[in-house]
Amino acid sequence: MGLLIEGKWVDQWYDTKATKGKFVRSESEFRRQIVPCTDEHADQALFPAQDNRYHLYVSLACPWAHRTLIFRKLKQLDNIISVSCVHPTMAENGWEFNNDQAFFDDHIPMGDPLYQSHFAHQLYTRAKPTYTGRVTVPILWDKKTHTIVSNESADIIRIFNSAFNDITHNKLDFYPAALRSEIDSLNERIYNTINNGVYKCGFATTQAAYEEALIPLFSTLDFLEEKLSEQDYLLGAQPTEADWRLFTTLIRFDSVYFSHFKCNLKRLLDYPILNAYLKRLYETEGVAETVNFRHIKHHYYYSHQTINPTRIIPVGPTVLFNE
Ligand SMILES: N[C@@H](CCC(=O)N[C@@H](CS)C(=O)NCC(=O)O)C(=O)O
Repeated sequence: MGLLIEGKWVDQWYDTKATKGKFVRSESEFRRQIVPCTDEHADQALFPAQDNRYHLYVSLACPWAHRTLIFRKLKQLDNIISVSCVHPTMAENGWEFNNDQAFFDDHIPMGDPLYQSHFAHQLYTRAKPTYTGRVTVPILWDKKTHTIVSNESADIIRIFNSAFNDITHNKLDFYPAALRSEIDSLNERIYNTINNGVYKCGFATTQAAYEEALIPLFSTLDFLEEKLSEQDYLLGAQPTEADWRLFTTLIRFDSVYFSHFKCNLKRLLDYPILNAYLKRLYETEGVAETVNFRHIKHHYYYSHQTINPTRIIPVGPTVLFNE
């Protein structure tokens, strides 16, 4: 685990000293957009939507990258945007590419097919030789100009939601204009207390910082249990972006966050409505194939040595959903 400083890799765990033990996530640096090919300015755009021009680097363990894989699937971008994944161990060199057959996935190849890089940080310095900051996935890469379009999953899923519609003719809209303000406000609460909330619990280095994150996490889960008793999805009868952003945290909850990040007031299995909701999302066509528990469990329990020094990976849980 480390970061780049002026383009040089430095091995260093998150520093929580200055923030009284609290984990504070840094902002993503590359936040460029892809312009639909029918846009009147597409000719001059730095990044126009084009078939086979972009590559998505993900970790199958990472909930932020997982969002982008789900959108790539639901928006039928499989043949338009190529994809590959890092090895689930994130150690002293950060995310690595290698061809470890033990972690073979049926759908997503491992490695860097574009430059045969060994480490994800080499992609960042290729894009910006003086880059300073964390080296995170997902990375949406432009194969033509050899640079990062975006390393922010929230932006990448919006790009996937609409920028390639004229190429795929898939018009499913997970961020419909009429629901945007409601989606944005739910996203904000869910991001702060659940998506990032589990990390604030797990990476806290003081009791107070951990408890400060744990309470709102479970209040939001209680609130969502109530909300979903009246409707199938967060915004009504159809899934939106807000559901898929929530899904990638919920699917990891009992296997990882409950024990590894100490988010253990309840299991997700103890919430019958959230559990049925999670199953509904998981069973949506194409979604189950984006979930790889081998990568997920290995990554967290093996990589975070400050939290789990023995690197033992729990075998359970054996039950994912209550029927
Ligand atoms: N804001 C980013 C966050 C991505 C992120 O933090 N990814 C984690 C993996 S789950 C990562 O790559 N961490 C490496 C690090 O922090 O050094 C997004 O949503 O795209």
